[in-house]
Amino acid sequence: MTEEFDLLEPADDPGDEWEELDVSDTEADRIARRQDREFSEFRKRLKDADQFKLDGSVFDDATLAAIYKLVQDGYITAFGGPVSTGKEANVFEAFGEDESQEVAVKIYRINSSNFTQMREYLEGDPRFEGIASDKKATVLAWTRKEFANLRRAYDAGVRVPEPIAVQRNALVMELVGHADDRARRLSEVTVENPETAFEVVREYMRRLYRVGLIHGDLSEYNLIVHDGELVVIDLGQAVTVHHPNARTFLERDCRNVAAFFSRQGLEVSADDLAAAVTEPEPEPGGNSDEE
Ligand SMILES: Nc1ncnc2c1ncn2[C@@H]1O[C@H](COP(=O)(O)OP(=O)(O)OP(=O)(O)O)[C@@H](O)[C@H]1O
Repeated sequence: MTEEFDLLEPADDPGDEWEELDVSDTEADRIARRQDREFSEFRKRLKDADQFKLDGSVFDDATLAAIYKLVQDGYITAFGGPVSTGKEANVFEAFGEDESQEVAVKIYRINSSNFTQMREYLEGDPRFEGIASDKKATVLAWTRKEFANLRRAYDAGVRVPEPIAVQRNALVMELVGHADDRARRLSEVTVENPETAFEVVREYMRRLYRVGLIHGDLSEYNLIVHDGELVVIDLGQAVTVHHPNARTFLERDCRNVAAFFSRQGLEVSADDLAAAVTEPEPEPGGNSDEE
């Protein structure tokens, strides 16, 4: 598999050099020129790489600079092929710190066609108040939002790809599955045990809700399956429960999930699911029926 990956050689981090050197203007200029040159070589290599020829618009210079920074910081050491070209983003597989760590790099396109929709989810989210309304600011906030949502979900015990790093419109996270053994969407597999799968999804929704999050686009298309495990993905649009449309998003998620599992033969309803998700957690030490 290694040969499928283009190894990247980041420039040495000049951090120590800055401290050791008597940084006269001339020396600083020299380092800056070297960095410019290295970045320009890196940019050329990425632009020439076959896997990035899919959609030239992804790799504007600022995006390349973001990838360059992720490489310099050691989060990406080699790029593999594309995993998906979605509506808003391209996902690539890559090596993380070393070849034993496979990561997914999700790169949002600044010229996203869903820009207006992104605004609807961002406006009303207290974490992103005051974000400028231009496309670039919106997409960058969206990328940070997905990272923050993944982190919050991960910490709450929901099985999501572990978030690793974010830089501008590029997000690095755990790759679920392997380059040669891709994880499949729930919609693409035969569900062996729908009862258990439904209970797992309901528990994930409940855990998300307890930490104040609603996925907002949950369905069999944003649940992937690998090694018998269900993993929730695509948390960019997830909103906090304070969002003015939080209830509408929750109800839609419940309708999608209930509809999918009804087609698998279960008797489940969106209303019951919403009630289970929003049910308050029992008070610690509170009375239970057995007592
Ligand atoms: N961490 C990951 N590990 C493995 N595969 C992933 C990961 N993240 C995304 N994918 C794959 O990439 C696809 C697209 O990812 P995602 O849904 O996050 O992006 P998107 O641009 O919103 O896509 P879409 O427009 O299809 O909704 C997923 O269906 C999945 O197959």
